[in-house]
Amino acid sequence: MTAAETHLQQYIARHQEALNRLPELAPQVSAAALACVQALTGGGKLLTCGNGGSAADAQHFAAELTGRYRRERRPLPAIALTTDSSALTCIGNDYAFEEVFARQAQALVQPGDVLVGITTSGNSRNVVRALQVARERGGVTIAFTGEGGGEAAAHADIALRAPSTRTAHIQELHILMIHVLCETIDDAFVEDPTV
Ligand SMILES: O=C(CO)[C@@H](O)[C@H](O)[C@H](O)[C@H](O)COP(=O)(O)O
Ligand SMILES: [Zn+2]
Repeated sequence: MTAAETHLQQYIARHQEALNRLPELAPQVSAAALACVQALTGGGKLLTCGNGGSAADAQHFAAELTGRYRRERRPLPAIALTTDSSALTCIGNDYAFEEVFARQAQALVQPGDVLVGITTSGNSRNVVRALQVARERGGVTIAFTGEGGGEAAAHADIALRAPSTRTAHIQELHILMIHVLCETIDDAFVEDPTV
Protein backbone atom coordinates (compact mmCIF):
# COMPACT_ATOMS: atom_id res chain seq x y z
CA MET A 1 0.00 0.00 0.00
CA THR A 2 1.31 3.50 -0.82
CA ALA A 3 1.57 6.15 1.88
CA ALA A 4 -1.34 8.01 0.31
CA GLU A 5 -3.46 4.86 0.33
CA THR A 6 -2.72 4.36 4.03
CA HIS A 7 -3.61 7.99 4.76
CA LEU A 8 -6.80 7.62 2.75
CA GLN A 9 -7.88 4.55 4.69
CA GLN A 10 -7.08 6.10 8.07
CA TYR A 11 -8.63 9.42 7.07
CA ILE A 12 -11.90 7.80 6.00
CA ALA A 13 -12.05 5.82 9.26
CA ARG A 14 -11.59 8.96 11.39
CA HIS A 15 -14.02 10.97 9.28
CA GLN A 16 -16.60 8.17 9.48
CA GLU A 17 -16.26 7.94 13.25
CA ALA A 18 -16.95 11.66 13.62
CA LEU A 19 -19.75 11.58 11.05
CA ASN A 20 -21.47 8.72 12.89
CA ARG A 21 -21.71 10.92 15.98
CA LEU A 22 -23.09 13.95 14.14
CA PRO A 23 -26.79 13.00 14.71
CA GLU A 24 -26.15 13.83 18.40
CA LEU A 25 -26.17 17.47 17.31
CA ALA A 26 -29.65 17.38 15.76
CA PRO A 27 -31.26 19.66 18.41
CA GLN A 28 -28.53 22.30 18.03
CA VAL A 29 -28.64 22.12 14.22
CA SER A 30 -32.42 22.63 14.37
CA ALA A 31 -32.02 25.60 16.69
CA ALA A 32 -29.39 27.14 14.41
CA ALA A 33 -31.55 26.67 11.31
CA LEU A 34 -34.53 28.24 13.06
CA ALA A 35 -32.43 31.21 14.19
CA CYS A 36 -31.20 31.80 10.61
CA VAL A 37 -34.69 31.51 9.10
CA GLN A 38 -36.17 33.81 11.76
CA ALA A 39 -33.48 36.44 11.19
CA LEU A 40 -33.88 36.33 7.41
CA THR A 41 -37.69 36.29 7.38
CA GLY A 42 -37.67 39.16 9.89
CA GLY A 43 -35.56 41.38 7.65
CA GLY A 44 -32.27 40.64 9.38
CA LYS A 45 -29.01 39.35 7.98
CA LEU A 46 -26.27 36.81 8.64
CA LEU A 47 -22.67 37.79 9.38
CA THR A 48 -20.02 35.07 9.28
CA CYS A 49 -16.38 34.88 10.36
CA GLY A 50 -13.49 32.47 10.95
CA ASN A 51 -9.76 32.05 10.30
CA GLY A 52 -7.90 30.05 7.64
CA GLY A 53 -10.03 27.18 6.37
CA SER A 54 -12.88 28.50 8.50
CA ALA A 55 -12.62 31.88 6.75
CA ALA A 56 -13.27 29.95 3.54
CA ASP A 57 -16.25 28.27 5.22
CA ALA A 58 -17.56 31.66 6.39
CA GLN A 59 -17.37 32.97 2.82
CA HIS A 60 -18.86 29.78 1.42
CA PHE A 61 -21.89 30.12 3.74
CA ALA A 62 -22.46 33.81 2.91
CA ALA A 63 -22.17 33.12 -0.82
CA GLU A 64 -24.74 30.32 -0.63
CA LEU A 65 -27.19 32.97 0.61
CA THR A 66 -26.42 36.00 -1.55
CA GLY A 67 -25.85 33.81 -4.59
CA ARG A 68 -27.63 30.49 -4.50
CA TYR A 69 -27.49 27.16 -2.76
CA ARG A 70 -29.58 24.60 -4.67
CA ARG A 71 -33.08 25.86 -5.36
CA GLU A 72 -34.34 29.08 -6.92
CA ARG A 73 -35.18 31.78 -4.39
CA ARG A 74 -34.48 35.47 -3.85
CA PRO A 75 -30.96 36.47 -2.80
CA LEU A 76 -30.62 36.61 0.98
CA PRO A 77 -28.52 39.12 2.98
CA ALA A 78 -25.27 37.66 4.33
CA ILE A 79 -21.81 39.16 4.73
CA ALA A 80 -18.56 37.33 5.45
CA LEU A 81 -16.44 39.57 7.70
CA THR A 82 -13.30 37.93 6.28
CA THR A 83 -13.42 39.44 2.81
CA ASP A 84 -12.66 43.16 3.10
CA SER A 85 -8.85 43.39 3.13
CA SER A 86 -9.01 47.14 3.81
CA ALA A 87 -11.14 46.66 6.91
CA LEU A 88 -9.04 43.70 8.09
CA THR A 89 -5.73 45.53 7.69
CA CYS A 90 -7.00 48.82 9.11
CA ILE A 91 -8.55 47.25 12.20
CA GLY A 92 -5.67 44.77 12.64
CA ASN A 93 -3.07 47.52 12.26
CA ASP A 94 -4.74 50.34 14.21
CA TYR A 95 -6.44 48.29 16.95
CA ALA A 96 -5.57 44.58 17.22
CA PHE A 97 -5.96 41.41 15.20
CA GLU A 98 -8.40 40.12 17.79
CA GLU A 99 -10.70 43.04 16.93
CA VAL A 100 -10.87 42.45 13.15
CA PHE A 101 -14.31 40.83 13.26
CA ALA A 102 -15.61 42.45 16.44
CA ARG A 103 -15.24 45.99 15.14
CA GLN A 104 -17.05 45.11 11.92
CA ALA A 105 -19.73 43.42 14.04
CA GLN A 106 -20.02 46.59 16.10
CA ALA A 107 -20.65 48.54 12.90
CA LEU A 108 -23.02 46.06 11.27
CA VAL A 109 -24.98 43.96 13.77
CA GLN A 110 -28.57 45.04 14.31
CA PRO A 111 -30.89 43.38 16.83
CA GLY A 112 -32.18 40.10 15.38
CA ASP A 113 -29.22 39.57 13.04
CA VAL A 114 -27.27 36.31 13.33
CA LEU A 115 -23.51 36.20 13.78
CA VAL A 116 -21.91 32.88 12.87
CA GLY A 117 -18.41 32.33 14.33
CA ILE A 118 -16.46 29.34 13.03
CA THR A 119 -13.46 28.10 15.02
CA THR A 120 -12.25 24.51 15.27
CA SER A 121 -10.29 25.14 18.49
CA GLY A 122 -13.13 27.24 19.86
CA ASN A 123 -10.54 29.68 21.12
CA SER A 124 -9.61 32.05 18.29
CA ARG A 125 -9.79 35.43 20.03
CA ASN A 126 -11.06 37.36 17.01
CA VAL A 127 -14.02 34.97 16.63
CA VAL A 128 -14.79 34.97 20.36
CA ARG A 129 -14.72 38.79 20.43
CA ALA A 130 -17.10 38.95 17.46
CA LEU A 131 -19.55 36.63 19.24
CA GLN A 132 -19.36 38.79 22.38
CA VAL A 133 -19.98 42.06 20.50
CA ALA A 134 -22.81 40.60 18.41
CA ARG A 135 -24.53 39.42 21.56
CA GLU A 136 -24.13 42.82 23.23
CA ARG A 137 -25.79 44.38 20.19
CA GLY A 138 -28.83 42.10 20.37
CA GLY A 139 -27.74 39.62 17.72
CA VAL A 140 -28.24 35.88 17.91
CA THR A 141 -24.91 34.05 18.00
CA ILE A 142 -24.04 30.66 16.55
CA ALA A 143 -20.63 29.06 17.16
CA PHE A 144 -19.29 26.23 15.03
CA THR A 145 -16.52 24.56 17.07
CA GLY A 146 -14.83 21.23 17.75
CA GLU A 147 -16.04 18.92 20.47
CA GLY A 148 -14.24 20.88 23.19
CA GLY A 149 -16.34 23.96 22.39
CA GLY A 150 -13.88 26.38 23.98
CA GLU A 151 -14.58 30.03 24.66
CA ALA A 152 -16.63 30.40 21.50
CA ALA A 153 -19.20 27.81 22.57
CA ALA A 154 -19.37 29.51 25.97
CA HIS A 155 -20.15 32.87 24.33
CA ALA A 156 -22.74 31.67 21.83
CA ASP A 157 -26.50 31.23 22.03
CA ILE A 158 -26.19 28.05 19.97
CA ALA A 159 -23.03 25.89 19.84
CA LEU A 160 -22.49 23.33 17.09
CA ARG A 161 -19.66 21.26 18.53
CA ALA A 162 -18.46 18.93 15.77
CA PRO A 163 -17.57 15.62 17.49
CA SER A 164 -13.87 15.46 16.66
CA THR A 165 -10.60 16.90 17.98
CA ARG A 166 -8.88 17.07 14.55
CA THR A 167 -9.11 20.40 12.76
CA ALA A 168 -9.58 18.82 9.33
CA HIS A 169 -12.46 16.58 10.39
CA ILE A 170 -14.06 19.35 12.42
CA GLN A 171 -13.97 21.54 9.28
CA GLU A 172 -15.54 18.75 7.21
CA LEU A 173 -18.43 18.45 9.64
CA HIS A 174 -18.80 22.24 9.78
CA ILE A 175 -19.33 22.50 6.04
CA LEU A 176 -21.77 19.59 6.16
CA MET A 177 -23.81 21.40 8.86
CA ILE A 178 -23.61 24.67 6.91
CA HIS A 179 -25.13 22.87 3.93
CA VAL A 180 -27.89 21.47 6.17
CA LEU A 181 -28.65 25.03 7.30
CA CYS A 182 -28.75 26.08 3.64
CA GLU A 183 -31.21 23.29 2.81
CA THR A 184 -33.48 24.50 5.63
CA ILE A 185 -33.13 28.16 4.67
CA ASP A 186 -33.99 27.24 1.06
CA ASP A 187 -37.18 25.53 2.34
CA ALA A 188 -38.34 28.86 3.79
CA PHE A 189 -37.69 30.97 0.69
CA VAL A 190 -37.94 28.64 -2.27
CA GLU A 191 -40.24 29.76 -5.09
CA ASP A 192 -41.45 26.26 -5.94
CA PRO A 193 -41.97 24.18 -2.78
CA THR A 194 -42.27 20.94 -4.79
CA VAL A 195 -38.54 20.89 -5.71
O1 LIG B 1 -7.57 24.93 7.30
C1 LIG B 1 -6.73 24.84 8.17
C2 LIG B 1 -6.34 23.52 8.70
O2 LIG B 1 -7.09 22.48 8.08
C3 LIG B 1 -6.05 26.05 8.74
O3 LIG B 1 -6.01 27.08 7.77
C4 LIG B 1 -6.79 26.55 9.99
O4 LIG B 1 -8.09 26.96 9.61
C5 LIG B 1 -6.02 27.71 10.63
O5 LIG B 1 -4.87 27.20 11.25
C6 LIG B 1 -6.85 28.51 11.66
O6 LIG B 1 -6.11 29.62 12.09
C7 LIG B 1 -7.28 27.69 12.87
O7 LIG B 1 -8.13 28.49 13.69
P1 LIG B 1 -9.31 27.88 14.55
O8 LIG B 1 -10.09 26.91 13.72
O9 LIG B 1 -8.72 27.24 15.77
O10 LIG B 1 -10.16 29.08 14.94
ZN1 LIG C 1 -7.79 23.04 6.02
